[in-house]
Amino acid sequence: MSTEKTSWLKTVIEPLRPVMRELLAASLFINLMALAVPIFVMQVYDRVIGHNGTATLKGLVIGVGVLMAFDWIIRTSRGRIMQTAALRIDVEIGTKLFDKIMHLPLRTLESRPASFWQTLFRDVDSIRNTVSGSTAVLLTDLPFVLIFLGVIFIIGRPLALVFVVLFVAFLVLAWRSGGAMKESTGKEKNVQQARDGLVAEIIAGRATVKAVALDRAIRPIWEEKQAGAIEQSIQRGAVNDEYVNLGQMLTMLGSVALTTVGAVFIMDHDLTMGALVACNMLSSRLYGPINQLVGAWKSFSSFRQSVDRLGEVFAESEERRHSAIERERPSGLITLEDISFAYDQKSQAAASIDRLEIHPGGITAVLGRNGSGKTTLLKIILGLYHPAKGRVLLDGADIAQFTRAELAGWMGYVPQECVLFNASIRDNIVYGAPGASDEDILEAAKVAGVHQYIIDLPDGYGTSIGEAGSRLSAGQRQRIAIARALLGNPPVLLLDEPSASLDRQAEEDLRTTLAELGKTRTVIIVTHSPVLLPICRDVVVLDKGCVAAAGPAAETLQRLFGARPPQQPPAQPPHPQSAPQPAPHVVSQPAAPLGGGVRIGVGGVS
Ligand SMILES: Nc1ncnc2c1ncn2[C@@H]1O[C@H](COP(=O)(O)OP(=O)(O)OP(=O)(O)O)[C@@H](O)[C@H]1O
Repeated sequence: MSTEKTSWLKTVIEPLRPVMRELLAASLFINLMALAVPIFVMQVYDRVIGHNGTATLKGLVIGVGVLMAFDWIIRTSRGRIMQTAALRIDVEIGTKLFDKIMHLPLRTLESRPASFWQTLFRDVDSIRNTVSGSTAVLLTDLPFVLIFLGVIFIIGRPLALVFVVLFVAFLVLAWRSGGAMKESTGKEKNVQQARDGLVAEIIAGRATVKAVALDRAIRPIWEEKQAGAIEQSIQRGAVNDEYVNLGQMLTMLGSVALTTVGAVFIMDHDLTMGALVACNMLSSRLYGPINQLVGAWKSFSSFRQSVDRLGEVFAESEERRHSAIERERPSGLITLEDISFAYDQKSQAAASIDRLEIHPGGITAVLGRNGSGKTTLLKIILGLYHPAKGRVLLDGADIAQFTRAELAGWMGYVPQECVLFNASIRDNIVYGAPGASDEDILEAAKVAGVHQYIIDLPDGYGTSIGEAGSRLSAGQRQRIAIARALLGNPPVLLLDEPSASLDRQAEEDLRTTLAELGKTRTVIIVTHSPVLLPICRDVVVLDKGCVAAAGPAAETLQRLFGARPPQQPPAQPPHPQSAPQPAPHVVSQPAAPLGGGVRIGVGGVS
């Protein structure tokens, strides 16, 4: 476990030092109590039997009875202390993890499968269970085996050598099993994660799986992953069994060796019968914890892996949590300067833009073929993707200095796939601007054209929409997402294919709404809709992540289509190079205003 990955745990555990001291004190007492029974037995053998010591026996029974009552009380207290500590650790790590995930950049979240992020919360459970369960008791008991070793040296000195040899043998076994278990548990976890990832994907796409009867194709993949998980689990079990059996054999061997050597010493009158019986009892207290270590490596390994995995995530760089400067609500002037963004180092840039300026007070349409980078561009403007080079300015201020919450408040976003949560309609709308009044929610829903539908429902705005909004149609989900984006009256609105799931009437309503909003705000829409395009003041045409053309909608579309911009343009604008009159000269004008509100600089033209 590298220190970098574990240092976070130290900061969580540090405040629990006083609790740990209490825990160690309780463990010390419990382990001292454990000496009571062997010493009692030794006294009975050596002082009561054969000496008719009934009075001594009574005294011993009362003494050991009182100690056992104390032992019970301390054990119960230790259990409570551990539960409290575990609860604090659970709350602390759970909150830290949630906050961390919420502040990770979108690309970091996208770089790993959903199952990985779910595993992290199970890691918190694993840490809590280890810290509060039998493994922790074992760990706190471990240092006290030295007490037993010391007592054995006092009461059964002739047997000391046997104990030392057995002690070392148990330690070697525990150490070897630790290495073997770490490796097999790691492999098991990896294959389980791969299988869980597949299951998560199947469940997320269950409608498609059913409709296309994908089960036939998926079954062999699942079977392979499931078989891999079973095989690794069996292998891990076999390794575990091997060491546990070795431990048990060593325990029996120790007992035989101890009794044999003890018998020889008793016959030579170097050891009493009581001392041999007591040493035998103490041997189980001595080897017990070390032997248990062999079986407990699975939870140790899981614990270590969980700590490492969480450590890796906690070490990831995160988005800004506090704003560098306080600023007023912006007016909505967006400038992109010298932007270059690629999804990964090997792939080509998904966005490469020298300069683009979008002014408030008009709607800008973003056009381009599938995969030309429209959604990527919106996410860069929103600050969801951080470009490797260049910057995005909002009213002249680099958006990198603002927090996600501030940017979300200034820029409303309707994504291509509208994701809603398993909550009421009201909650789903208000997520866009926590603290919004009921009037604001009603207004946003009316503007988004979903109010009438909602009030017709038996529970109105309180209607629960099911997992990911599954009880709503795609169009209804889209309208609620639009209402969510409008709430809080953001100066910038970005909508990705906002009418893709809307019927004609709803689309026309949306056109009226956007036309109104666009008078005072910066509205950017990715659309090819013949209903929405005519209200756009400007267009930006993308090709392979670069701006192929930009300027006033009428002129630019005319150039691209070789005629007046159609009232109902085709769903996909032609590739600029294949258009009858390509417009590279427009984009090559050095940062000159192109009329309307869009300005564009040199470069970025394919
Ligand atoms: N998460 C991702 N990881 C890697 N590559 C991606 C990712 N998302 C998009 N891309 C790639 O980036 C390019 C631009 O994708 P983007 O989604 O921005 O295109 P688009 O113009 O919005 O497409 P569409 O019209 O189909 O919605 C595509 O080549 C795509 O393969």
